[in-house]
Amino acid sequence: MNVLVTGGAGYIGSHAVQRLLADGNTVVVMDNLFRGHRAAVPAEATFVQGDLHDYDLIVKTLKDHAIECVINFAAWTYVGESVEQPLGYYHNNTAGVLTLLRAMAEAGVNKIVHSSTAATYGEPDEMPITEDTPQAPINPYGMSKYMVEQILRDTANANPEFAFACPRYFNVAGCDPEGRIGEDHSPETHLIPVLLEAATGKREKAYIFGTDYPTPDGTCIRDYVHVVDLIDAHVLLMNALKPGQQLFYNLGIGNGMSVREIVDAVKKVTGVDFTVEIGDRRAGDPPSLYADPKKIKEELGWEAKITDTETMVADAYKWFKANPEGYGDG
Ligand SMILES: O=c1ccn([C@@H]2O[C@H](COP(=O)(O)OP(=O)(O)O[C@H]3O[C@H](CO)[C@@H](O)[C@H](O)[C@H]3O)[C@@H](O)[C@H]2O)c(=O)[nH]1
Repeated sequence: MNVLVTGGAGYIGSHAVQRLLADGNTVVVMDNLFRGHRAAVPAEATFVQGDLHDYDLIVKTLKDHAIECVINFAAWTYVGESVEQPLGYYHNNTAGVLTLLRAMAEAGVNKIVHSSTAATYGEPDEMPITEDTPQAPINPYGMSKYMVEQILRDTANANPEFAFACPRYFNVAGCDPEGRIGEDHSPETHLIPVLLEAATGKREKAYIFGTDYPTPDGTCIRDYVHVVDLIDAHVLLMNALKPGQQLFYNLGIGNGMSVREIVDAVKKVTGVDFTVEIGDRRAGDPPSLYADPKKIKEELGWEAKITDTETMVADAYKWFKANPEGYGDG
């Protein structure tokens, strides 16, 4: 298939590009390189530098490459930042996708897999989270993604040829097991890479944000899903989508790990007993979030193959060790 991957130079997008190429698809990557990462785009993919606000460039790219499906990963993704800069989040994550969808309509492209998030659920009362759990985002990041889900529904309702899938991610972790591409955010705030920075001396110590949560060990619980499994689900969704379909699926392993358990896994995998201090709770962190991933298993046969946290950490560590400065400016 001819696929346009928007945000294809980022952590998750670059793993999708790698897999799509390995499967024999023709891949065009569009990315604004806001966070660098040009080196994450393989030579076999066509690269177009640009962003979701450039309507003319998207229409031209879709037409020039006879694109059949778009997979969109382009987004701003820091919950805390979204509270401080809501307009940036609505501009990029909502208005940007609106422009992408208008360009798709102009070019006659009717298929999209769009990254959504567990943050659209807010702080549900009951775990695990099913796709029917009411969505009530508690921050602009979650709301910016929730709004796109609604725009996609309305677009599909108006055009029977249009089809979309919204995978709702839980905590994406790990990297390419062969260590060719990795996870590099700037600034880094995600738990596993932060702990790897502490283990490799890139930061002096790490903090656990709160040990007084109503969980068995007092630290927050999240559902960590390996990026390779996550991308496997995207490929399934892309290939399964039929005109008129509107698909929503949770992507998680269905099990929660506490922050302390992740700290232990990183210490074990790296063999380094780095310093971890107890810090205050981070604003906006729900105590516990994990998925019920039954729906996608029953309907499409997907389930996470890698459920062991140490494997996720070991895969992340491989690239991290070989690339201590991340992608740098490249
Ligand atoms: O230095 C750190 C960093 C994180 N944490 C904790 O670790 C857990 C995981 O945090 P993080 O890796 O930042 O992920 P989340 O905040 O859970 O957010 C992820 O998962 C959300 C959906 O669940 C997505 O919306 C976000 O984009 C994605 O980053 C949380 O309890 C944090 O409080 C620490 O204790 N210390």
